[in-house]
Amino acid sequence: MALINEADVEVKIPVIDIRPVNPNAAQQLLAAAAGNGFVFIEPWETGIEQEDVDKMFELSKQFFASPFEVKEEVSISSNKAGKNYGWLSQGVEKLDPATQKRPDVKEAFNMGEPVGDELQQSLPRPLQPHENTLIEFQRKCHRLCQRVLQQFAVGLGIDEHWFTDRHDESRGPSGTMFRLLYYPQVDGIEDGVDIRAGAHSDYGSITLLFQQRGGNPGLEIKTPSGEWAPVPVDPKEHLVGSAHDDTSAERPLPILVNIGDLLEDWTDGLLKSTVHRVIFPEASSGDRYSIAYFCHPLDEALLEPVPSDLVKDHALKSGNKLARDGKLITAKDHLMERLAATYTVK
Ligand SMILES: O=C(O)CCC(=O)C(=O)O
Ligand SMILES: [Fe+2]
Repeated sequence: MALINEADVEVKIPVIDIRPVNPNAAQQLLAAAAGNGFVFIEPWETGIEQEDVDKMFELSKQFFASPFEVKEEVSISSNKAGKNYGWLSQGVEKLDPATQKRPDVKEAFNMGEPVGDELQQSLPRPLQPHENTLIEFQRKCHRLCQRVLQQFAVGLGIDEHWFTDRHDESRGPSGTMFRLLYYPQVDGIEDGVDIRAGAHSDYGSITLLFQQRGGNPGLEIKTPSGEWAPVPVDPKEHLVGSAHDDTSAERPLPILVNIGDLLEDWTDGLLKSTVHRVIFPEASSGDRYSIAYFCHPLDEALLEPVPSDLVKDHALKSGNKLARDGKLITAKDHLMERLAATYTVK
């Protein structure tokens, strides 16, 4: 199985401290977002503790290890769980329909944003006792996304609430999605055919991606030259055992953040929604678990250009037109277009 890139292309994904002690956080975040669109955030004071993340992985494993009948009860295709919510069995999603012969080798469980103190969907039996924990984790993710979006606004020199107002969950529904992912180790993988998650860019504003400490790698991003570069599970792994303070393998992992298509549209391409995929790593075998929080604007938000001089300058220099040739669509229209292209169930 030689699905890993042999060239071993290196890509620099910065690790940024977003606490107020770092006065350059906004500029650093913006530079990373305008670079390859992926950035690690130091976990300190993000509001998300490593034990919260560990708990999510524990629940995720419990769910995916459940019998088929238990998962089937909340299947996305049954629509019992609500639109686009619920369990996707292996074979349901193909993230790169133009080139993939077979669907992604993965399972997922999609949750919509909580409304008030409740989730909008039925939970599978093993997760039912943990509804509050799931809701609380999503709230923490949303707060962190809002902090990052505020920093982008500061970096872009616009009203610091420009993005956060348009992502204010209390003002209405959005396409925000919380997703547990399970990529099983399977036999008989066909080289060049099977992939864990096909090449795609994310649809929303920003995505938080949680990987497991010591977990299975495989995430790759596409570099501007078209090569695939691996994204580490732990960007500080090389420091373990060095004289550096922050070297314990037990320390909390930085949180990976990437830009989605909506934020790219909004900034006329200044911020980059980079194509990525998940492969079967050659060196390590085993299951991979990951957890994604796809933060979206409110459904009714218009994808108009952001009123920033940096964005205007970029549009002029790059020759980009206003998003979609000046035809403004809402965040919801945009999401519907994307979902229609990648699900094999309607
Ligand atoms: O599992 C991963 O590492 C990435 C998942 C992903 O890119 C996605 O679901 O959009
Ligand atoms: Fe993704």
